[in-house]
Amino acid sequence: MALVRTVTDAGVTTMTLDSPANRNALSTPLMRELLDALSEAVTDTSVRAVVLTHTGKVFCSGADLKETAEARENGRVPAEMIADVLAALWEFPKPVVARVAGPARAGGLGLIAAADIAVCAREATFAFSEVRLGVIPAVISATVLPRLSPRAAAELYLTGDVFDGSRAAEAGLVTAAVAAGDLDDTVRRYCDSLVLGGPLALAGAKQLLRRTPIRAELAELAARSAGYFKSAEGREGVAALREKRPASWVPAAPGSGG
Ligand SMILES: CC(C)(COP(=O)([O-])OP(=O)([O-])OC[C@H]1O[C@@H](n2cnc3c(N)ncnc32)[C@H](O)[C@@H]1OP(=O)([O-])[O-])[C@@H](O)C(=O)NCCC(=O)NCCSC(=O)C[C@@](C)(O)CC(=O)[O-]
Repeated sequence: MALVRTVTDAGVTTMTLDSPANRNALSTPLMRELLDALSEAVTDTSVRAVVLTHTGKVFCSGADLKETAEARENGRVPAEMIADVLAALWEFPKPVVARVAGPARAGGLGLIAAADIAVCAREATFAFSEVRLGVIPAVISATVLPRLSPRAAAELYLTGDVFDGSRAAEAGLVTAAVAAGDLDDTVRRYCDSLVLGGPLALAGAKQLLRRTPIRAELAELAARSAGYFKSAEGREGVAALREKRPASWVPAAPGSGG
């Protein structure tokens, strides 16, 4: 069964994350399907814009923590593939609109920030939960930081606190936070406008907006992220979340994580 469903209508391809059992976690199969869908949409000239959305209540719960725990034993972590997904979205030559009806955490916020326009329900909740897991918002920072002020980034990255759609809009993480009943109409209105633009001009305008290349930076950040996932702190944080208990941190010298 597909984990990413795609439907194209009137020039707009809707890519729907459809893995509600793990709250649309960024598993390897889901990311592979998303990367395939994006590369097909690049070459399909009938596609003028993409909407990235979700089934179920949750937009995306970030890195697949079950897979992370298993993969780590084999010396792998998912950060590299998350970096590929973020780069593919960031460099995508057509407008991308994120439609966010429910929560996003950590890596899920990276997807939202990588979209050109993001509309969320006011009640949707968000968190950069990485530090609570003993890891860092490394790969996602490449797409998130250009959207945030240094003050907002410090507050949200370091506290790991949950915040709502209105705060996400105020911080610049989403374009608009609207009543849940207005979400679809708002997304449709953006898409109606986006398909009026010339395709080459839209691609050119996106290049101006994304002038700084991020692939090399992402490779370095993926290595940094992997270090924290493999550290004692990262192991304890992920285990604690999965076992639904508070993490028990063992004090270590700063810098020994990555
Ligand atoms: C999203 C809510 C709020 C929904 O909250 P909820 O709807 O109440 O769901 P839940 O918490 O009851 O979870 C439902 C099921 O989804 C699973 N689940 C849930 N999340 C994940 C996940 N990520 N990976 C794998 N499985 C997940 C969870 O384990 C459970 O499975 P069950 O026990 O029924 O078998 C809640 O589930 C939650 O807080 N999840 C954890 C989110 C989180 O802390 N994510 C951090 C990921 S780390 C990351 O993304 C790192 C990265 C990429 O940023 C690093 C970098 O940038 O370098």
